[in-house]
Amino acid sequence: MDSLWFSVICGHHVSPFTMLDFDQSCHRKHGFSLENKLVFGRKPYKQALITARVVSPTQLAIVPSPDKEPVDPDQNHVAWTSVKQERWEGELVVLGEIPLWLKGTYLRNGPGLWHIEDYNFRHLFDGYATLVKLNFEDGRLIAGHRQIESEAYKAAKKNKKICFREFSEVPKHENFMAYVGDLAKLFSGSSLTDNANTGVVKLGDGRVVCLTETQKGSLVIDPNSLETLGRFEYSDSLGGLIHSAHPIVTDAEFLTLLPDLLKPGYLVVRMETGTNERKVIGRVNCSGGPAPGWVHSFPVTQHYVVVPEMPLRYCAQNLLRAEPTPLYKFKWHPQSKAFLHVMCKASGKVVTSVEVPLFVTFHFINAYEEEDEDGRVTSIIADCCEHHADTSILDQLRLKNLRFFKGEDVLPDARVGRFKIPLDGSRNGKLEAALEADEHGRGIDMCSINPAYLGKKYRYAYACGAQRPCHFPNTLTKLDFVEKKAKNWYDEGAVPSEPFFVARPGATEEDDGVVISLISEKNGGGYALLLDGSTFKEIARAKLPYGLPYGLHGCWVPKK
Ligand SMILES: CC(=O)/C=C/C=C(C)/C=C/C1=C(C)CCCC1(C)C
Ligand SMILES: CC(/C=C/C=O)=C\C=C\C=O
Ligand SMILES: [Fe+2]
Repeated sequence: MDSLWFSVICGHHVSPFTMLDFDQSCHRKHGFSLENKLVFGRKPYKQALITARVVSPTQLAIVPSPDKEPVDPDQNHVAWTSVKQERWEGELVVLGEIPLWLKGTYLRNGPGLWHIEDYNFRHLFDGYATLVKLNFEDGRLIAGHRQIESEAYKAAKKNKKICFREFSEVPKHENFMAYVGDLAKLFSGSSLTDNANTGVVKLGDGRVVCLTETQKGSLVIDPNSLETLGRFEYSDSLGGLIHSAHPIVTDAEFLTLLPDLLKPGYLVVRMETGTNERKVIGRVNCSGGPAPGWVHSFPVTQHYVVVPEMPLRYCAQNLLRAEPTPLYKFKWHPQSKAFLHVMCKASGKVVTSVEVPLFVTFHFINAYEEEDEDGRVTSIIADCCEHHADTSILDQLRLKNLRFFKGEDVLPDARVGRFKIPLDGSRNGKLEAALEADEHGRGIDMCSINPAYLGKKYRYAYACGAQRPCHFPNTLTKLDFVEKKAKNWYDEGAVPSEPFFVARPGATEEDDGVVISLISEKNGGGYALLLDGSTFKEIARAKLPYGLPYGLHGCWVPKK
């Protein structure tokens, strides 16, 4: 097929399409076949941008398009293409060897469907959740995927349009009164999405919950069938509409942060395993700015919760807007400064709040306490995937940018940002790279660690790095914070998802285990990949029947 993209006005939509999308959408609406359109597609418009106005099923007029960027369909990577079908399950042929001790299910969540009918969503984070499973037993691998049946997804399918406020998408209003009504619903939270497309966690009692940044988007799923079982109802009366997308989950508890947009601050809350009731550990008031900083994630040590206050803050005005702003629901406030607050888990007291250099992060990796020779905690180290205080990564995650890779090196640099928070009453904390960023190609995000080292001094982390030139993290990298070295895995044109570490039962070494990732290939294919946690060499791979869209975060559900 020619390298040709169209901006198409068919009376029912105005949006950029590949020939294939164009064909599918027009076929549904108007009953055309692709051959009809190739008549004009072969004209010398290759690589050019055109608008085709569909006058009648057989008559096509072409006019130059005013503002759409040309995109090469060869670059239409499966990672950024909506999942092919609602669900699939089957056994995969394994090349290499799956360790026999690996018994259980790896689950991965992510936004895998980015259109409703002919309307294409704008941002990676807008997509309706696609859950993927890899079930390992006796060296065999059964895989599957299924759409999460959130209210937002069901309503969009039924009404053939977006019905709830997503990360960047807002339902289109028929008239001004409908817009005003929607604003009222925003305050009650009823217009917010429950599209649980960010992560998935296994609670200590075995329940498996898919999560996003809205509290209502906490949905219980069955890890075997991937069926959506219903909403996870928080039984307390803490209220609030949003929370951190990444709670800290152990067998004993679920810890999270509830940002308070009215009186800028955060509630640190704890839900004991087996309950649905969150209880307040304590409250942190913001040290700067008109609103709390975005808390996509946060770290803990053994005794403390670290509450980050990024200068990228929630923004009430932007929440109300119908059209996305460059920073979506957030605003960059460099003058408001950046802070880290440390709360004692046992007492709920804020033991220190320090100003730190400006930073931007989605993901904290881990944190731990440093002690003096008498065993007194002197400081806290907190590591994150840090984007050099540059918010442009949010824009880079727009689908338009992800779907357009012309070989230029456009991925903004990132590093492992290591914060040092003194507990001696000093007012400032430090931020430095934990290792030379060139070790991982100056790209870093989507991290995991050995969960036994949560909150403790640790040596290794696994993440996605960069082999440049690239426009998205395209390697798997194992970071060694002692040697300050990285081991990198790369497959040309492939988009790997978060490397997820699973420890070997009984292991004594931190990196004794496997690393699981799902790879979306440039030829449209995809495979599950297993690397050895220690050598970081491939031990097994298994081809999927078709490539899957990119996914975000995963969890491990061991076989009972
Ligand atoms: C997929 C991912 O990593 C993040 C998703 C974030 C979402 C869905 C955020 C949604 C929000 C709203 C719909 C309104 C309130 C603010 C905010 C939490 C950003
Ligand atoms: C995929 C991503 C960042 C990549 C940057 O290099 C962030 C995802 C955040 C949500 O979970
Ligand atoms: Fe995340």
